Amino acid sequence: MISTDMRPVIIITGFLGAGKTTFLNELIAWRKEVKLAVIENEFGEEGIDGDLIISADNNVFELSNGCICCSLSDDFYDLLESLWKRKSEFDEMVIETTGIADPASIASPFLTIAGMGNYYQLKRVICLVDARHIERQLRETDEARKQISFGDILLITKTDLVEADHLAYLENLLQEINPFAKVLAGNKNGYPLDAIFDLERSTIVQKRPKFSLVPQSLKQHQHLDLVSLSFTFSEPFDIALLQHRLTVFLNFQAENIYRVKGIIYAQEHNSRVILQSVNTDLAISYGSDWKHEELKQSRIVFIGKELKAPGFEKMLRQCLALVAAK
Ligand SMILES: Nc1nc2c(ncn2[C@@H]2O[C@H](COP(=O)(O)OP(=O)(O)OP(=O)(O)O)[C@@H](O)[C@H]2O)c(=O)[nH]1
Repeated sequence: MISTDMRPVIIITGFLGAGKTTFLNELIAWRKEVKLAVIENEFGEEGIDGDLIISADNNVFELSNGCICCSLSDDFYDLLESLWKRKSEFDEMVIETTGIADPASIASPFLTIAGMGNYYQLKRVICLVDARHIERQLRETDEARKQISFGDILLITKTDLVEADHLAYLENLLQEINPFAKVLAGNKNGYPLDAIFDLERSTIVQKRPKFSLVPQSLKQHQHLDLVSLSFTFSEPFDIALLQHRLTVFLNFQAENIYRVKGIIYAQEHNSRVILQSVNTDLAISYGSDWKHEELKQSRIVFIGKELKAPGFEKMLRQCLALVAAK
């Protein structure tokens, strides 16, 4: 059961200069009826971003002891714990990561620690995407790839600086790379905040993407060496086996796999099982029940570098309940 004291958490990520602080200030102004605790993750000794936050009263907490995702960091746990004691001072928490953070590491305590949902619940990871520079960032950095792979909402920013057709191209590209995310766009003169707050990660995962009617199909998208593999299966999975095999895969291919996310039709459960990688861990949660008349299908997406579909498909097939029982 979720405690009524639970505090929702939003993570804002995105590459260096993507517009995170600009967006955060807009968000704070827009949500002025809500008391926000803002955690600023600074890189380097002297944090400055905290000073750029204009209107969160004194509820800005800086973690400038290196990047939380690298040092992760007793400091972060300590901060979460001490903020919980002061929970009467805020309604929601917003964490702005550094531009080179791996958001999976920052999300990790919320997704992998049992019972954390009674205290803090991760509602959405918003990844800001610089309309002008994202293609270069994707070409040159693992960090930008990881951020886009982990975002629930990919918010293209600085749209005032690009042509409409380039924006449409980017929207399509991002959706292909991360088919589970919701892609939105805005700039400092206006962000789609209503749409953003209508979305929660649990519902985004369940609603998107559209299922293919072709069973056991594979949809593959490649951009440079960045590959997104989406598998659809109609037969139920042996979920314990799938969990085990995916964890092994994640550990052996940690360098290459940025993200695994799946809505699984599992033999053992009436509800959708939602799997997602958090670095090399696999977090499991349960979605809504399958309806009687509904077409039950699993959809699993792998995002990574130079991923080869046949190996993944073979591993997945071995975890189908009928195959595993033989
Ligand atoms: N034209 C334009 N400029 C923007 C927009 N959003 C942010 N900027 C500018 O982009 C620069 C970087 O914005 P920030 O909000 O500081 O970006 P950030 O992601 O917090 O940056 P780091 O913390 O250094 O990673 C600033 O000069 C902003 O004024 C936008 O929508 N349009």
